[in-house]
This record gives sequence, structure tokens and C-alpha cells, in this order.
Amino acid sequence: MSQETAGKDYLTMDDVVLDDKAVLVRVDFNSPMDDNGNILDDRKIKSHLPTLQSLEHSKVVLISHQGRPGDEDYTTLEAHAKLATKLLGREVIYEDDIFSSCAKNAIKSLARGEVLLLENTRFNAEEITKLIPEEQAKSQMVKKLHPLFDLFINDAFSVSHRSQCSVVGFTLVLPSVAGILMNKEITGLDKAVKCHEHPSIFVLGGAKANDSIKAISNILKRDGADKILTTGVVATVFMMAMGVDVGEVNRKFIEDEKYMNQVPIASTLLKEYSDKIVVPEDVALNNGGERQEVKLDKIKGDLPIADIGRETIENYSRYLKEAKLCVFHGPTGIFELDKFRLGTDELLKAATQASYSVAGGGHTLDAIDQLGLESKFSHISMGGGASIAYLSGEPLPGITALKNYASRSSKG
Ligand SMILES: Nc1ncnc2c1ncn2[C@@H]1O[C@H](COP(=O)(O)OP(=O)(O)O)[C@@H](O)[C@H]1O
Ligand SMILES: O=C(OP(=O)(O)O)[C@H](O)COP(=O)(O)O
Repeated sequence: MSQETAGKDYLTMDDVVLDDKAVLVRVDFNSPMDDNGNILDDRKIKSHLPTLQSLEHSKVVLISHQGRPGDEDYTTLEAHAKLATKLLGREVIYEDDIFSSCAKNAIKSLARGEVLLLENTRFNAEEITKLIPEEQAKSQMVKKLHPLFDLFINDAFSVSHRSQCSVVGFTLVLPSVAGILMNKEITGLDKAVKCHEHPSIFVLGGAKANDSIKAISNILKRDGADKILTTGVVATVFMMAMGVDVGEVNRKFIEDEKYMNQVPIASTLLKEYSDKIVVPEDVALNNGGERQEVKLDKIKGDLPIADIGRETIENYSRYLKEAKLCVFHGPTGIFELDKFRLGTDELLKAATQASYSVAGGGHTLDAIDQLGLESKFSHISMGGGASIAYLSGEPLPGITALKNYASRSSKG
């Protein structure tokens, strides 16, 4: 796998003056939340503490997204500000706006050492667009906010695979550097990129099938994996691509998630890389809350697939225990339900036995935390989609934007 970050071709916080500066920091506070708007896992927020602690003599404004429009976890950042205050030990002031005159006045009145968290960036329609940095620099948010700052810090590796305003737009109009977490992620993942030992095994599951299938294509085009073990919603798409009758409820789920267009892509990948892509042999159906394991040809039409089955767990675990490199992203099933967390738990345990093991993704890390496995992994990434994209060799727009700023600034 080739990766463009050979050496540090971006600037870090060590390269700039921070004291008494007005600093805009893109963090990723996007966290698993319950139906009552409570944050279930503080890891994403906690991961930014080193950067925030290094800015104790600056005027700091934080921007982040939470969820996506239409999803249950698409909320304000009020709870995030409260939790950040508790974790940081200093008040993180919540401003329920993004670039209104209220927000701008709140930013202007910040004192040295104060921290302000603006509202969910995805409440601003422009944030959902995926445009090049030059276009994002013209967005209302960037135009209205950048004059108030001396520096932009991108500390949000886990959303840097998104070419969105808050990730890439400021790098055209402000001095831009990588935060401490961003730098740590790139350094840790580069070790995996440089690990050319075999077998190299990727376990790709979770719910974001489009991100994962794009990564699978990039990884295999670069001969970057010996096996791709599919689980979660990703596996359901590949089963459909194989012509498996997954049942109406599962077909409709894929349709509702707008992943039907991924089935022909998966089919093409299976034809081209049939020796590399592994699809489960059995699944666990949710039959009235009970775990009912069946072979693929025995899936019943009205029961949702909620995990991989035991045969698949055993087969996949064998691959993982012999792996020199293992990359793990995405729960294997609906692990939030106890009866359907077996695949996630067993494969995470097996993954830690690989010589170099990387795991990423908010929900994935939640499961790792519950199993107490964090210290057993070689690198823990806050990003699921972002880490897989990075390891596939795909340039991440947020990182490329930092490198382009560094290149421009070195030319004077
Ligand atoms: N077969 C499945 N059907 C429906 N949801 C699934 C399935 N497998 C996993 N999931 C869901 O995937 C979600 C996590 O996916 P994702 O956000 O991609 O992971 P991460 O946050 O680790 O990157 C979990 O909420 C889990 O319930
Ligand atoms: O949770 C995240 O990604 P992940 O689910 O791949 O870990 C990031 O915050 C990106 O969120 P997005 O996938 O809604 O852009």
C-alpha cells in the first residue's frame, strides 16, 4: 500500500506561536448517543484533551459535527460542552449558533485561556456539501468566521475523509496546522501502511457500507490486503451481490439505507477479487430478540440479520490469529443488543493477537472499551471510515488541505 504521507509534509502545533492567539480548532466530538440525547462514550471528546491542554494560553473556539440530518443522534452540542467541561477541568462555553452575530460577539469577547464550543456544524446546510477547499473557502461559515482568528487547527482525523467546510475551508484563508491527535493518528496509521508483512487482514463491518466498499476497492487495487473479511451491513450487501436471498426485511433495510447501488459494485469486486473478499457462511437472525443462527440459504424473509454466526466467527478468528497486520473497523452486528454482540466481541479479541493491530470507529471503540481491550491494540484510531480510507491509500481531503497549506507557506 502506498500512502502520500512519506514524512511530515504538514505543519504541527510545534511550528507556530499559540499563546495569546485566537485559535479555531476542528475537533470531532461526534459520539454515540442514546435516545434521550445522552452521550454514551466520552472517548471522542477525551481524545482531544492533549490539544486543548496545549492551548491553555490561547483564545480557543471549537467546531464539530454530531450525527447527520435525519438520524436520531443529530443533536445540538450542549451535552458535548458540558462533558468537555468536566473532562478538561475548565469551562467549555456552549454557543447555540455557528456564525451569527451572537456567535461572532461571543468569539470576540473571549479572554486568554477561555474555550467556546459553537453549534453542530451540520446545522449549517453548507457543511453537508462535499466540495474542494477552494469552494468551501467561499462558504458563509468560512467567510464570516475566519477574520476572527489567527490560526486553524485540524485535530479531527476521524472526519478528515469528508471535504466539508469546517474540515477544509479554513485552510485556504488561515495558517493551518495539525493538532496533537491528528498527528498521532497519522503517525500510528503510517506504521500500518509501512507494514508489508503478510498475511494482512482487514475486518470491515459496521453500518456505513458505502465508505467501506469504496475502501475495499482502493485497498485491493493497491494489493493492500490478503483477505477482506466482511461483517455487519457491509456483509449483507456482499451477500446480496452473491445472489443470496437475504429476505425482504434485510433487502428493504439496504434499500432504506440507500445502499442498493452498492450491490453491483460489490458484485464486480467479488468477480475481480473472489480469492480476497470473504463473506459470512452463516448469520444470526433476530427472532423475537433471540439469536437464531442459520446458513445463508436458510435466511427467513421476515427476520433481520443482526450478527455473523458462530461458523463465520471461528473461520474469521483463524485468519486473525495468524495475521501480521489486522485492521478492524465496524461492529460485526447490532452489538448494542447483548444477544448480538458475540461476533464483535470474539473478533475483537482475535484481532488483538495479530502482530500489528489497528482498530477504528466510534462504535468499534465503544465495544473495545466495554471489553477492556484498548491496550491490546497496536493503534486505536478515533476514525472508522477515515482510518480505512487512509490505509487504503486514498488521500484524505482534510490532510491534503493541511499539506497544501504547508507547501504554500514554505514557498513564502
Ligand atoms: N447487520 C447489521 N444491521 C444493522 N446495523 C448493524 C449491523 N451490523 C452493525 N450494525 C450497526 O453499525 C453501527 C456502527 O457502524 P459504524 O458507525 O460504521 O461503526 P463505527 O462508529 O465504529 O465506525 C452500530 O450502531 C451497529 O448497530
Ligand atoms: O463517526 C465518524 O465516523 P466513523 O463512524 O467512521 O467512525 C466521524 O465522526 C464521521 O462522521 P460521518 O461519517 O457522519 O461523516
